[in-house]
Amino acid sequence: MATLLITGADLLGTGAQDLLVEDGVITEVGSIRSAKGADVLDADGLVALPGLVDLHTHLREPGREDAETIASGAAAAAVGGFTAILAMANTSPVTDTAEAAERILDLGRATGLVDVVPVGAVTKGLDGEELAELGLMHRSRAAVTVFSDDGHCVHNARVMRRALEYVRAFGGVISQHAQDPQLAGPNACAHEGELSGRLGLPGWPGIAEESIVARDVMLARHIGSRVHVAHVSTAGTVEVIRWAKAQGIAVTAEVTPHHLVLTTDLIAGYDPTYKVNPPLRPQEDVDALRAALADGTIDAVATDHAPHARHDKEHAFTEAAFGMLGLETSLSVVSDVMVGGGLLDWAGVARVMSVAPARIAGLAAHGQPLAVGSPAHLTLVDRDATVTVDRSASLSLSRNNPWHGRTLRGAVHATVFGGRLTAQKGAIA
Ligand SMILES: NC(=O)N[C@@H](CC(=O)O)C(=O)O
Ligand SMILES: [Zn+2]
Ligand SMILES: [Zn+2]
Repeated sequence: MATLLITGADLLGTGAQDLLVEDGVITEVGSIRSAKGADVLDADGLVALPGLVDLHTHLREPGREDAETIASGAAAAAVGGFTAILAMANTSPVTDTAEAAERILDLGRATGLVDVVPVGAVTKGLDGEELAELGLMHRSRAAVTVFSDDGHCVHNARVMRRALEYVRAFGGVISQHAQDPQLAGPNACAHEGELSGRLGLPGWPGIAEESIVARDVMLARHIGSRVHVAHVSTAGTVEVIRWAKAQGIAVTAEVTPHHLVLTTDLIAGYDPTYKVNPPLRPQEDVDALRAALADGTIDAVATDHAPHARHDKEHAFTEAAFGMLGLETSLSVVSDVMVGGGLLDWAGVARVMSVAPARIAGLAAHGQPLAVGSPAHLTLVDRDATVTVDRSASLSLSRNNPWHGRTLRGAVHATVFGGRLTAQKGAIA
């Protein structure tokens, strides 16, 4: 296998260093004059982070390969700085069996770009009633440890209790899409407030998220199991999680880049680009989410990359599909708002975009310090580069990009996966 010499990367804390990578492993760190036969990657002035890990990606294969395939999503991930992504189970068919999970694992491996880690469904067909083959999925080659009905809430408390009991045996975790279906029905599509009333859009109140999270942390405490809260969107949910962590309850949480920046007023023109689940919230919530990410109440950033074909997204607001792209822009958004805003330093970015998500998903090869003996998964960031997002330049097959036209400071320069350069400057290497 090829040898790679990365020169002059800022390893945060130890300053500029050279890294030698052989057979996918970091074998030397320091001042390395030369390495025979090595490809050289000049990282002068770039920050080196452990490869980014996304806890929440929607690839649309199998079933909707017109919107995204595992290969196109993996390419978008590599360009976005990721070396591992968790593929949500709401495909068609649903990832609710060991065979389905192994198939996603194998299609991911074939890309050679990023570890594609299947998330298993909690219930068969995401029906919310009957538990899927959680144990078989865990014991399969795919070794599934994260389970989610994402897109749907596991709203039946008895089913959620059983799922938490089941995964406790092997240290698994349930990632909950928290949305009480009575408080926010299937048509709910806008933050419930003065604006949703004026626009005549069915409201999705924060309490529909907060009440499920409150219930779930109590179930996790009762059972002694782990629960993860997907895409936290409100200040009230932050309060519940802060309280639960203070009690020692095993709860973790993620926030999306879009909920850290975009606010509900963007939907005033009924542009379906801004239709997402959970909905964009007011500035007070955005501020609380930023503070919670900075202080560790929210553990991780997760993209909730949700590609949709034009004919599903370009509709009247109430008819359009929920979701927005995120893989290629997330590092720049986090850099711009959290580093630029003085809320996180780069070690903090490493924590919320690599170390914590790898730990939550149980990915031992990811989120490791960039030191001798670690797997060579790393992301090189140009902290001063400014990028103006162009949705037509995306490697995703979809174009529902809410960042189009925005200028952000900080960009992924290159991604190294298993010792191999996978992406550089927005293109596959
Ligand atoms: N986030 C979204 O708006 N949509 C997701 C489902 C989900 O994450 O709930 C999707 O699969 O399209
Ligand atoms: Zn969801
Ligand atoms: Zn999702």
